[in-house]
Amino acid sequence: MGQAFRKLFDTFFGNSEMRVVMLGLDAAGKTTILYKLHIGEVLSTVPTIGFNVEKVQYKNVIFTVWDVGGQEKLRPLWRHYFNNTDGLIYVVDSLDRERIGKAKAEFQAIIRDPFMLNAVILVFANKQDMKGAMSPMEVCEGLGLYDLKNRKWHIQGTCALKGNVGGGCCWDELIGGEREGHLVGTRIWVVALTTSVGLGVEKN
Ligand SMILES: Nc1nc2c(ncn2[C@@H]2O[C@H](COP(=O)(O)OP(=O)(O)OP(=O)(O)O)[C@@H](O)[C@H]2O)c(=O)[nH]1
Ligand SMILES: [Mg+2]
Repeated sequence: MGQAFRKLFDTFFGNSEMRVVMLGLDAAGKTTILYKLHIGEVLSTVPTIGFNVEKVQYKNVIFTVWDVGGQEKLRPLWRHYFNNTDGLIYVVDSLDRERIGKAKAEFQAIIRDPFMLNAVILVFANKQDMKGAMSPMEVCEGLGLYDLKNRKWHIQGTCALKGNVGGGCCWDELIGGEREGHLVGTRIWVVALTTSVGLGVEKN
């Protein structure tokens, strides 16, 4: 009941809150991105044991972003963060070609979890500043994004350290933008979580 009232209140004042979980293998750059999203600065990080959580506001949308440690022994804990999640940010170390298969397996397990079936998906192909990094398209293929049916996703090349971006592509390009209505939610994501903090630029 409280929750329902809150939603009504927020709708009335034009606010909305979104819960976002940020996952990815260890050292992908999640915590670096979280700090960049939250305070706009690069802070030095240590491997996350447990989680970090920050609120990031963009216009009238407040994102609560959970950044969960990605070490192998911590990954079984990820599923505890899935409930009530509106969006997934999946961060990939684009230099780590050896583990792209592992990154794919973990990614596919997350998005197939019953609690995550409605979550929109934003993938950051991070560390684009590194020579030899996979392009966002390669990461896209590596994760099996092209094969996803009925999911809203966007992939964006990023460099969390410098705050600039490479190319990106979006699920709607595959279906010719037919589902324009459904796209709006995804656009909000990309704009709010990338452009506003200088991490990325929405295409189009
Ligand atoms: N060159 C480069 N290094 C980056 C980038 N993003 C993050 N890093 C570095 O990658 C290392 C790991 O970054 P973290 O943000 O701690 O990684 P994480 O995904 O939070 O790792 P866990 O907490 O273990 O899951 C740090 O040394 C960062 O400075 C980037 O875009 N380019
Ligand atoms: Mg971390």
